[in-house]
Amino acid sequence: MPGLSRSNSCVDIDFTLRRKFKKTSFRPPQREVIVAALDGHDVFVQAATSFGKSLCFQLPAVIDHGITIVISPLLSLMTDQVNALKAADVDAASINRNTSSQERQRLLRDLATGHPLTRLLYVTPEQCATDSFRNHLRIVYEQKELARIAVDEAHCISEWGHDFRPSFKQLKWFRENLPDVPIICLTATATPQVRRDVIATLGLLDTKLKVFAMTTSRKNLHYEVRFKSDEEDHYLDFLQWLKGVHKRRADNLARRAELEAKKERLDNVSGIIYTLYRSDCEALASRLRSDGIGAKPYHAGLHNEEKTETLKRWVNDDEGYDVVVATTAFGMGIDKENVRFVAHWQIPKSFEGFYQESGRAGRDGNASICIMYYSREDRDRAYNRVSKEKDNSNQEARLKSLQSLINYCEATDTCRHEMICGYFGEKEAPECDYACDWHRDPKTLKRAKDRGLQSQDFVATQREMGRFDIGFEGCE
Ligand SMILES: Nc1ncnc2c1ncn2[C@@H]1O[C@H](COP(=O)(O)OP(=O)(O)OP(=O)(O)O)[C@@H](O)[C@H]1O
Repeated sequence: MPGLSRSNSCVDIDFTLRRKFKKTSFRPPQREVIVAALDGHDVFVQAATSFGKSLCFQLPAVIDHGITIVISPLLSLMTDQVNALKAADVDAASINRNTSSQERQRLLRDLATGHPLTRLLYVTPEQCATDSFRNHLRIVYEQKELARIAVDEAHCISEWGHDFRPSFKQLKWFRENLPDVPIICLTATATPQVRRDVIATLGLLDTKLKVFAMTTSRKNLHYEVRFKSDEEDHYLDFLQWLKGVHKRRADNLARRAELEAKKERLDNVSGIIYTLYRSDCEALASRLRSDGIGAKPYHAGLHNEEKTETLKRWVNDDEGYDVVVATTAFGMGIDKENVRFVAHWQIPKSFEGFYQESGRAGRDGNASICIMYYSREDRDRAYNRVSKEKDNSNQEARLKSLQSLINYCEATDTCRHEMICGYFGEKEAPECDYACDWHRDPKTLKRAKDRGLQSQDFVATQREMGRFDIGFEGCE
């Protein structure tokens, strides 16, 4: 089957960027990625959270002839991207469990013509695995109108990834059955092992593949670990910190005038607190409210209307909605620019989850802070949770990831940015302009750890988890 004939459309890139996406310039190396995709290469993109990965497949889809199928695991992400594209007058749509049967039929009829009008079709990997959908794609393929397959959150393909989804593995069908359709995959969180696995599973060949592996470092994020124990209430530490931020904004006259000119409230310090427990969401939000902080809970057990309202008002910076206390599902696909802090109330289950959740801070490029509250009791609870999870298909990988995060929390001798980049396989230490607790003051950090952690059994647990102890050199 001959491949899609490609237009030499690179000249349109800048025009499309301005016209459709309302951006003035590319972030390096978005242009190179887009040109490689338009040239028909397979492309693997690894870039930091908020880098702008979506543009790398959306812009070629707008320029190129034919349809781009986007495979995404996250419904909220799909909906947001489709809505934004529609607003820019791009014919985008999605098929997922929320799609009405009428809309689904309309989209399938569009595919069945072999010459679809839809330019980007977002689908779940489960949808891609159905015979009916595959048959529709074959029709489009035979008409040489299948421009490209884009796999977002591509780490889900690998059993070594933190979010492995078996249905993602079935995406190998594309190369096996539609061999000359280019594939672009994108992720923020692939270790070298995951990257190799994704490339092998999808059947991407060296001869046709361009890999763009950018740094995972987010220079504007300040990372710090705060130590705690079950015997102490770290709420007060957090409250004091947040009130301190409010006060500094109020005391700095220039800043105050600037905020007032923009009609911004002094206490609108937008943030997310992540907790593993639904009950914490409610209790903590209510406690913060009683201390004058506009905080709201967000978790899967709340009614949809309440969640939608909270999200909408938080995004709008409405009074009373400055801080969202949420379980980890919150934030997927949310592109709020001015999130000034992300706090983890306990150690999360994986290194990648921590990186991704922290990455929701500072998407506007301004300085923001990522605080992790860490105790050895929480560490043991996290270890128990992961080791007892029913789905143990990639348990070794998950334990390795958790161990790396524990090492990150326990370390008092290395830059936090360096540890994060090291985990994702970067050889060079990134620049850190006093943007972590270790660079700020290593002695204070060490003292805080000695004082803050109660349980002394770390050595024992280290031994127990010894076979997963991989330091920060990645999962090699
Ligand atoms: N060239 C550009 N100039 C200005 N803004 C850009 C550019 N490219 C992307 N953006 C903006 O950057 C933000 C993040 O983009 P996007 O959601 O694609 O990030 P991402 O890499 O998928 O991040 P994450 O992994 O955190 O979801 C969006 O608001 C997007 O509009």
